Amino acid sequence: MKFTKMHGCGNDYVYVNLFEEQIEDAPALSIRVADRHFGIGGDGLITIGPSDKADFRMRIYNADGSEAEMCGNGIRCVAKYVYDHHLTNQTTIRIESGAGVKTLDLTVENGLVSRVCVDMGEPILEAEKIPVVAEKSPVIDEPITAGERDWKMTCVSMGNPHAVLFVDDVKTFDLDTYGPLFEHHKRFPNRTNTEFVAVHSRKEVSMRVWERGSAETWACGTGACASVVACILNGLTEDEVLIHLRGGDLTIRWDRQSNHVFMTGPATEVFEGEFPL
Ligand SMILES: N[C@H](CCC[C@H](N)C(=O)O)C(=O)O
Repeated sequence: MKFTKMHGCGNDYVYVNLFEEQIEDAPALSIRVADRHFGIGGDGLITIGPSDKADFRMRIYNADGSEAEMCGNGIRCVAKYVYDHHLTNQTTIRIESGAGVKTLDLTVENGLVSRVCVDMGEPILEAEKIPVVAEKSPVIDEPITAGERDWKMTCVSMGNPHAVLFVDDVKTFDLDTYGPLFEHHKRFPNRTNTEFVAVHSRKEVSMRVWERGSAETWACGTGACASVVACILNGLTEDEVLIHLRGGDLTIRWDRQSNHVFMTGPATEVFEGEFPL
């Protein structure tokens, strides 16, 4: 099977073009290809195929084989793939995801996509739609106990669930201990992605993320959107924020007129290869 290895801010996936390849069991294949010792290595598998609702359809599978509704870094890479590999010559494209159809604007330099702006749609704040078990809805700066510690969290869905917590220093934060405790916390019926955010100013933050189904990743596009929405809901930043992730930077803007969140960032193709099925 031919594949393309791509990443968005270091959040790396194995991409398979379903116009050319056939996949029998995507969850099982995701577990195999994601393995960084016995496989290709990555945070999971993303497939690119036809859609009857948009120009293309993307599906994303985490490293544990679970399918997610949406992937922000992934959809930027899908856009780069379809333009650079001549599946389209348009610089505004629509991609169907598990979180609905998203519209993307491509920046092309020397004939290749360098940056992508994604209209990520509206953030979802109702507790039962995250889903999260909570007394109040929306869940903004609400208590949760994990690892015998009391925390305050803000929950946002971008089609997939996110719990956002504020910490003083992301570099020294013990993500390996607390990430899994939130991912599998009983208050998240579908598990959750968890973002730990340090606010530097009203325009700049840093974030590390423990992803549902993939452990720590070096960036999370939907998580970056959820983090900025949480910052704004808590009165900590303006509507447009530069967010520093382990693998790079994203610019996130929550347009309050349209209530849509816009994410702008890079997309990179690393190599192509063949994988034995
Ligand atoms: N682990 C996520 C899917 C990948 C999201 C992330 N990589 C992004 O860039 O948005 C979930 O299970 O909801």
